[in-house]
Amino acid sequence: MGSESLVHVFLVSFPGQGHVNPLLRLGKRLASKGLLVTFTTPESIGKQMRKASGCSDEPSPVGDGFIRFEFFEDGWDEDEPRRQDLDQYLPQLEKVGKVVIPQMIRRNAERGRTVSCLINNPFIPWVSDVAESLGLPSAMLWVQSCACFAAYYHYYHNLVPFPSEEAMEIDVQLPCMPLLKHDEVPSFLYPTTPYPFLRRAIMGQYGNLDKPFCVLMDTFQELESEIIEYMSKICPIKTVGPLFKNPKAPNAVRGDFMKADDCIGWLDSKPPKSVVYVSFGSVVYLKQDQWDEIAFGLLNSGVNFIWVMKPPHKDSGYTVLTLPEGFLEKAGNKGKVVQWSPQEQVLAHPSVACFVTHCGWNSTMEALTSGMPVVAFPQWGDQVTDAKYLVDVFKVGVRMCRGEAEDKLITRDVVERCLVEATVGPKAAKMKENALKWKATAEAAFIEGGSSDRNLQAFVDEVKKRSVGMDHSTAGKATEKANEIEVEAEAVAAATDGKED
Ligand SMILES: O=c1ccn([C@@H]2O[C@H](COP(=O)(O)OP(=O)(O)O)[C@@H](O)[C@H]2O)c(=O)[nH]1
Ligand SMILES: O=C(/C=C/c1ccccc1)O[C@@H]1O[C@H](CO)[C@@H](O)[C@H](O)[C@H]1O
Repeated sequence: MGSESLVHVFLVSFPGQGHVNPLLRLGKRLASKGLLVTFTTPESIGKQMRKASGCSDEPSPVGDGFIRFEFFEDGWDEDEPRRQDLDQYLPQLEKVGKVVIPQMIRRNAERGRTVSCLINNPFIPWVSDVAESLGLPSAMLWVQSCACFAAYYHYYHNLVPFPSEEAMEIDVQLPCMPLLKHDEVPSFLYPTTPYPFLRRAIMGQYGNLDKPFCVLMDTFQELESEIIEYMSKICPIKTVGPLFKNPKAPNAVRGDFMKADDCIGWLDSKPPKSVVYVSFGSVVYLKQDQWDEIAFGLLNSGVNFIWVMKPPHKDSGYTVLTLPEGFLEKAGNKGKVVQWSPQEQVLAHPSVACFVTHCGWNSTMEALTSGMPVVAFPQWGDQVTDAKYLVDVFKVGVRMCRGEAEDKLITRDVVERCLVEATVGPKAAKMKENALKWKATAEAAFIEGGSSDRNLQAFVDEVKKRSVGMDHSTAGKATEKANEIEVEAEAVAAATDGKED
């Protein structure tokens, strides 16, 4: 069957690696169940994805369906530095996205690929408005834990007290969740967060929660059973994780922004469970003095290690981190420093003993699903909550720090102690045992007939059912709306021409 006769879903992603990965993984899952999937995000990232991962606008077969990429211009010059400032970039994306996404949908309909459903991830809540204005069904993929989803929900609706300027250090008790210390609450909710624009974006999603007919989540029933059950009574949640495992689709379609350095051959040369993998994800940058302490902690512990040292974006304002003098020589063949790693393969490698992680939700799910114990080094956002769960609830981790708000230098001795604790002795063995249990439970969730697979199938069936109702007149309505939006946008642009930068 050609791709054009398939039901078509249109995925719109916030341009961050931790958002593209889960949405693209969802896209591959949907494609493997027989849908045509178009994945879009701004061209500035599309350019990187094309170069690093070979993403193409031609449909690639995935299982019974297809996936293709179609990027959009965000209205700014190629090298616009304001893209690194989300306070400015998020409103720009919304302004442009509300015009260009309907245009893309109309063009697709004209080419015989009528869109039946729009799916977005958080930080770009206006996609639900676009869907509503076009009369299209929509869904949202929540890319963090259900625990964090619940925390934001209770904050948005003011259901329990959260840390505030008057009472900064209060603990937070949410239903069906362990007590969160003040610094274990997603840090975008602290009154002092340096990222208030991300709190606004997430709150925008909660303001729009009545629009998607389904909230998909990259978690699984058995991992967060009580809170999932609780929140499912309030929102139309479907857990579909871990999304990074896709039994039916090869890994060929990827969305990395940077090509991964090869380190698998090096890992092959190391004994089983002898390597510590260190990565702080795609966004977190530590300070130089902290970097130095980690470097000495790694050397002093004597472990083998792979350390991801990604270069900062030239407009990010971060200075390039350096390694202490003579570090690489001292580490010799015990250490490998890379700019970007093939993380899924690294976590699945038998030589890797543990993962020093910033606890982003993707890294958290990947670690749990790979049976990999962690050393938790959270910084902000959901990471501080994920660290709490990894250590105290899932019992697969040692805590190395409490987050950037604490503003505390973690010394080389603490680094060394945590590395030893996570790799040798009875505590390490117990954490590995627990991690392997989570791996087995995750596998049972995503294989055919498992809880996540059933939810995903039910979602696909619902999209197909709704698409049958979407006859030519509905598609025509979407086209008409897109035309109206375009005309309005042109009028606004003409009226404001020259008045804005
Ligand atoms: O060297 C690296 C570091 C990270 N990742 C991937 O980048 C994503 C990072 O997402 P996460 O939510 O963990 O953190 P974020 O980067 O969003 O802070 C995960 O899927 C990782 O597998 C990777 O492939 N190679
Ligand atoms: O991708 C981001 C945030 C990007 C950002 C923040 C501040 C300034 C510029 C860009 O967040 C990651 O999202 C993941 C999924 O929600 C989450 O699990 C990670 O912890 C975040 O780092």
